[in-house]
Amino acid sequence: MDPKVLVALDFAQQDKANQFIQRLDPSLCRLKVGKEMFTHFGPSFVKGLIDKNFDVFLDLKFHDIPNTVAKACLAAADLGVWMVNVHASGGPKMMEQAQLALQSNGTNKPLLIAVTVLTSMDQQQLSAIGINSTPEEHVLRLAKLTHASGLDGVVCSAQEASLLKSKVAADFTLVTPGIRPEGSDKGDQMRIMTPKQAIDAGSDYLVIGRPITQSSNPIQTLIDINQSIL
Ligand SMILES: O=c1ccn([C@@H]2O[C@H](COP(=O)(O)O)[C@@H](O)[C@H]2O)c(=O)[nH]1
Repeated sequence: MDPKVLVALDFAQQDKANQFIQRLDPSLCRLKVGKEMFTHFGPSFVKGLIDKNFDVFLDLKFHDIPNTVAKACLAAADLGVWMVNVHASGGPKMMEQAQLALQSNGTNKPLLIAVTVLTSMDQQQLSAIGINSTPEEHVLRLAKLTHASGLDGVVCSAQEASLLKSKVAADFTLVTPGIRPEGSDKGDQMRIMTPKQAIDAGSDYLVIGRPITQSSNPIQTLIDINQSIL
């Protein structure tokens, strides 16, 4: 059992999230808790999901001085999450210290991955923050840095997946948001692919939020997506 879909639980109300989770099963998907739900409902919400046997990706994208980020990753490990992340732009010292802290912490080490370029960003958004490379070039640069820092993988868009599998490492875990099934609303995502295109390109895990959670039949939508990537 290795579900590829990580459902982004971006609900503002816990009862809405619970209604959805009650109808789920850990064989159908893993769950991602991000800044919105963690800020509203905190560690107890995450622990509740783990108690229901879900693998949880804690998507808090830590970005701070190395000591602070390492301690935050240890706190995530204490919760029992399956995966946690930092921003690669925090630099190699920050990433190395976080991975070392997790490795020295014992057996239940979560996967540690780093965000490269947010999937909501395109060339224009990158230029606006002073980066004059293409998204592909900048993702590749940050993914190489992440790999050299000893982390387990990166968050990137599926549009960069085949490039990273060939130029970084075939066993480097690629977690890709910006997944949009045919006909679904793009919203604020800029670098998108369908679930099948993403898996074919080399994505290991697909982060999917609104196309599932805002669907009129979320469970059937999830089942259909799983079917499309068999
Ligand atoms: O580059 C990134 C990093 C994280 N995300 C997160 O993934 C989900 C995507 O949700 P959708 O509703 O499918 O757009 C969301 O929680 C983001 O915070 C991302 O989209 N891109």
